[in-house]
This record gives sequence, C-alpha cells and structure tokens, in this order.
Amino acid sequence: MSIKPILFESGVVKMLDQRRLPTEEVWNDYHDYQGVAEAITTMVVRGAPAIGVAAALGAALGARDIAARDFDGFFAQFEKICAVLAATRPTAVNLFWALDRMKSCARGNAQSPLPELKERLLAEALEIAAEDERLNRDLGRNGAPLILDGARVLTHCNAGALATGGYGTALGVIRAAVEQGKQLLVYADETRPFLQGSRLTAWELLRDGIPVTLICDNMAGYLMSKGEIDCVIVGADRIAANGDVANKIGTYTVAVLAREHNIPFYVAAPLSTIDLSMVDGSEIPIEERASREVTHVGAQLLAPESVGVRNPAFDVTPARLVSAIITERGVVSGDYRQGLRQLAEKGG
Ligand SMILES: CSC[C@H]1O[C@H](OP(=O)(O)O)[C@H](O)[C@@H]1O
Repeated sequence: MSIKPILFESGVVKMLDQRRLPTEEVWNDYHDYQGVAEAITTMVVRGAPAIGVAAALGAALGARDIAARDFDGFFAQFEKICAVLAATRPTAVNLFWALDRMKSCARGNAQSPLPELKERLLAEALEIAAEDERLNRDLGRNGAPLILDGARVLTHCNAGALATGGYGTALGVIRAAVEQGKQLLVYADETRPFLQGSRLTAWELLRDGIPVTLICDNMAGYLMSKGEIDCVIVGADRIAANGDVANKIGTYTVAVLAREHNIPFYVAAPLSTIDLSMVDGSEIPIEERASREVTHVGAQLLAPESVGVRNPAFDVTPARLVSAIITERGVVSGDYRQGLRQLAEKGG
C-alpha cells in the first residue's frame, strides 16, 4: 500500500516531514493554518497535489478558529487565511485550485450556521485529499498502457505518493503498470538541489518493492545515448492551455535529451494541475528558492560561502517536446489546446 504523506487525526493535521527522508520517518503535528503554511514553504510537504491537499486542510484548521458572529465576518477572515496559504509557493497551480475550492465551499454554505459551515469546510478538505488518491489510480490506469513490459523508465524529481494525497502521478502510472504484472526498471534522477529523486523517489519505490536505480542528473543523457532508457515519465506543477509544462528544474533538460534520442516523454498530472487561464508556459511563475539549497547538502557546505547562486526550482518544457499528457480523464497528445479543453469540459 503506497504511503499517504498527509493525515488528519483527532483534529490535527499530520505530515510526514519529507526533509528528513530517507534517514528518518518523522511525522509533524499541525494545529493551525500558520503551521501548515510554514510546512508548505519549508517543504515539509511538497509536490503539487500534496501542496493543494495541505493548503485545504490548513484552511479548514483556520476556519475552525475564526470567532465571527455572521458569515460576512467569517468570510472576511477566511479569505485572509487563504491568502496566507496562497503566498507559500507560486508555481504549483493545485495550491490555488484547492484554496478556490475551499472558498467556493464557504460561499456555497453561507446560509448555514457557522459551526455547520466549519464542519462542511473540513469535510471538503478531507474530500480533496481522498479524491486525489482516487483520481491518481484512474490516472495510473490510463497511463499504464504507455509503459511496455520490460521498460526502463526514467523519472525526474518525485511525482509519487509523497507528492500527492496518495498513489502518485508519474509513479502512479508506474505502480499501475507493475500492478498489471509488467516488469519495469525505474531510473530515478537524484534531482539537484533538493534531491527529491535520491531522497524520496528511491525511498518510495524501494518501500513498495519496485526496482529502482539512482543516477545523477548529468547521467541521463549518457544512458539514453547507450539505449538504456525506453521512456521518460514526470509529474507537473502547472500545465498551460497549450500543453507547456512547468515541472521541477531539470525536466526541460531531460525532455530535450529525450527528443534527441527519440524517446517518448510523458507527463502525468491531474486536471487540477492544468491551468487553462494560462495561454502558454511563458507566464507561469517560477519559484526561486534559497541559495543554501544549492551551496549545502544538509549542514555540509559544498561551495565557497561568497559565491553567487541561482536557484530556480522549476522550468518549463514546451508542449512540442511532450509526447502525451496523462490525466485521470484520459490521455492527450497532439493538439493539446483542444485536447486539454475537451478533457476539462468532459466532467468528472
Ligand atoms: C505530483 S507533482 C510533483 C511535482 O512537484 C515537485 O516539486 P516540489 O518537490 O518542489 O514541490 C516536482 O516538480 C514534481 O514533479
């Protein structure tokens, strides 16, 4: 059974501290929205869908503590709480999708007594979490036919159960293929600088008994040139209406290498990652993170303290390099603008 990185038990949000993996499995308790916001910013929890789930639960915790006499007073404070959570990280659209859904839920229950409204908001957040795992299983089944028996599959970063409400997106496709009896080998890019591949994907796949080999990011091209990679599958943080894909830094590099070697490059993402308001990828906000993530691994200094550093946490892969986009409602290729819109209009 794949892990769930976020739980809600006895009125407390529990999150597996992904900064401590793979050496320690430590669960942190969160009692208020401020703590959840910090957990998102500091990457205790990370991964586009997981960030959305965490923010929804954080908003529900915040709603619970609002002392208001009427809906207008309540909603004014609830919007401020959602704004704090929305300010945590800019790239993954799932964060904003989840918070918009929570605000819609509040408005849709404006006539309810406030105690009932607060319970309804918690139920909505829990549904977002449960729904995410369910739809990842659908997504996995949709993508599994693209992964051939015996395939050697390269993935970048962690788009697994740890990045979602459960089961994973890119790793969800891999799980579904394995569940169908296919023999696979996953090559996991270590994914500098935050090392989601070496610390999280390797840990997650070994934990589930799925064969995984760790490589440095700069080894992917060599393995492709030797014919040792059959396909690439990654997650996404935001997909624009034309199919441009924002994902972990280094994804674009892998996509260019895959095209050079005529290797299929697949993107797995739920519809909550697709931003049809974004015409193309040029407008997707790219998070710049702290220099220390580049100059250090843990407490170990790797570079001169005074060196200049850039640390964009994401890049944008143009749609022309994407072989197919796998979602819970189907697989799209070719004309992404039309295909993504049709999927979005298809309904649940
Ligand atoms: C299932 S989406 C996971 C997605 O999120 C990761 O970014 P981060 O670890 O910084 O939150 C990465 O882009 C993954 O592909």
